[in-house]
Amino acid sequence: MVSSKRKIRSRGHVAKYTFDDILGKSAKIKSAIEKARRFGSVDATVLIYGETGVGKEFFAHAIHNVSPRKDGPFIAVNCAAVPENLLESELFGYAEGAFTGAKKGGKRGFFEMANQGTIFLDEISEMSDKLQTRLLRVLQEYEIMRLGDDRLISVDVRVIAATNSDLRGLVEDRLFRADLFYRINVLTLLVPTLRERREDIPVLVDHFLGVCNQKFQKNIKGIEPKGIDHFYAHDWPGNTRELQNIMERLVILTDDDYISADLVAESLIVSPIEPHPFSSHEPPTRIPKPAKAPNKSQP
Ligand SMILES: Nc1ncnc2c1ncn2[C@@H]1O[C@H](COP(=O)(O)OP(=O)(O)OP(=O)(O)O)[C@@H](O)[C@H]1O
Repeated sequence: MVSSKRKIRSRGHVAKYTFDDILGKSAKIKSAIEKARRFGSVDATVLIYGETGVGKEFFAHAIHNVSPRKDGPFIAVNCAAVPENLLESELFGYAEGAFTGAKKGGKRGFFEMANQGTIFLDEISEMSDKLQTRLLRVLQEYEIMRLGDDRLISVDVRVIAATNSDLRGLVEDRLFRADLFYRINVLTLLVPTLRERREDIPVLVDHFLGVCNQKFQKNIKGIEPKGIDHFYAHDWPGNTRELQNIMERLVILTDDDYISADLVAESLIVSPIEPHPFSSHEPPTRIPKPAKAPNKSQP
């Protein structure tokens, strides 16, 4: 089960995951699932908060899949993964001749491609001020204009956004548009961290063990009990993704029936998480701080 989010868009424009794929029996994850299910039936913008690797994209897929738009496209865009000028043309498309090398006949952007479906804007805090302004217009008018074009095109799209930043704090620091924040901060969901729901660790371990056994053609039966203790004691800054990566490493390195506690301890200490290639834990700095009267400009 490898997330497709490192690509600009989801493969095939289909939301693969449902609420059944979101594992865990803890009260925290159950309450997040229950809340997210309710969002399925309401056709409003959703903002998903949560640390890196908690499963925000999983939740976005699942919400789309219980919504009336479930037979429509699901387009996932990682706003931090693409340079600003490219992101603009990817999101809004372009007209023929819009720039050197623009395709004959122009190109549809993700908003047009997501028509009658859902667009998932991951790491929305990384959007430039200019793109935030354009997004606000889409959310107000449900119309887009391709780059280099002067025609408005109507789009019927539901936006689900996600962030691992404190968006309200970024607004206070004038690093995110207040008007956009209030427009998207309607239905909010906080996905709990793994350390807040440690009781879910065994079910996740079993799941990833099965996946990795299959992937690497092994038949490992489990982890020594002391190894599970190490898992419980760990802080999991990379959350479920970190657990997934560590299970992969443990399965690769184990040739016995059981993964040894020492190997678990070593894996957790030596290299606890894979670097997150596109997320920055630094506050975004590329949106200039206005001298006065911030966030008042009209889109
Ligand atoms: N509750 C869960 N049950 C099963 N797998 C999960 C769960 N939560 C996360 N995962 C796994 O963790 C990986 C990361 O999930 P996802 O990409 O949805 O996290 P994210 O919060 O969107 O991360 P980021 O903030 O880095 O974009 C997924 O590939 C998935 O395998």
